[in-house]
Amino acid sequence: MSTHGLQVQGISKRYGDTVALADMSFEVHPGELFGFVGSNGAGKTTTMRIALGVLEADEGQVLLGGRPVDLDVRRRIGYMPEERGLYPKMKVGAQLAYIAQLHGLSRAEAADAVHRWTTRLDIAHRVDDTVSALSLGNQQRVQLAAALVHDPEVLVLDEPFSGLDPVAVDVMSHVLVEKCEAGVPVIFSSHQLELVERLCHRVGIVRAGHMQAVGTVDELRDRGTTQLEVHAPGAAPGWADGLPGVRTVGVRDGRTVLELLPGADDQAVLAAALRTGPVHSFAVRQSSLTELFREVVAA
Ligand SMILES: Nc1ncnc2c1ncn2[C@@H]1O[C@H](COP(=O)(O)OP(=O)(O)OP(=O)(O)O)[C@@H](O)[C@H]1O
Repeated sequence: MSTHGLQVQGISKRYGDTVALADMSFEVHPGELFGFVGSNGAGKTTTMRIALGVLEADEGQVLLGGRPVDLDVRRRIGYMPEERGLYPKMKVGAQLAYIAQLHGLSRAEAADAVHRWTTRLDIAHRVDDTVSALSLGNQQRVQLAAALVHDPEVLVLDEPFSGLDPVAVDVMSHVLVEKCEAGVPVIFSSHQLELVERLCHRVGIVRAGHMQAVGTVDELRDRGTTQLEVHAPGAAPGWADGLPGVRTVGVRDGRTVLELLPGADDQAVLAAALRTGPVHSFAVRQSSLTELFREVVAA
């Protein structure tokens, strides 16, 4: 497991006439935190369910540690489903212990793991409550504990951050970072793109069931347009018109905002700006993941 991580290879899935996945491929390496993003209905949950082995692909395969996902491999995955899969009337502690034992832990190991994770996730004082008595955010902490109690070799989390308060977001983030630092491949889907940008080593942007762009946020930036903000007070409107690969987006606070296509020469822009008079500032504006996402899904 440790050398290969998770490999999704050309999976396709249809529901009747609906194409949920079309040749979806990517890898999550050991020790990597991978953010899985895409519009509603893009195919994230379907991919994760197939990776876990609860749903079958029409084509393609998913490997964990170089092995196809069978029952034995499935037991080594920590999964947090989007629809949340807890028994509402069962007590938190008993439920977690039950899940741990289902994954092969002894009763004593399960009790240890439940104590460790409920303490870590700050829900130890709720172990004797039923799940339904907990707030949604605390139910989510229980759900994360359920994904972790058997010390999985890979973590697959479907929207683990949705609906969490900022403190719970921090707790969840720390746990995921800790797991990936311990060498576990971690993949999670999210619509909270600032969080994905902050946490993840690499990001995959899914569009219509296909991996449209994948890489570090910097790599994704290199594929897209660059924005430049130029403060040249003496420049007349339209001063950058005609420069190859350059488009004027607008003027903001007296500064001209330009968009440069990949390969456009920023030094030619600077030279053109200097021909208009003094240049007080000339700065590249880095696109956020949210902006990159919009570019990719609109392409
Ligand atoms: N059981 C099902 N029956 C029919 N269509 C389905 C089923 N499950 C998913 N789909 C369709 O497959 C496509 C992918 O859905 P999926 O839930 O994987 O998207 P998602 O990226 O997780 O979306 P979201 O961000 O809204 O959770 C959608 O068009 C969806 O309607």
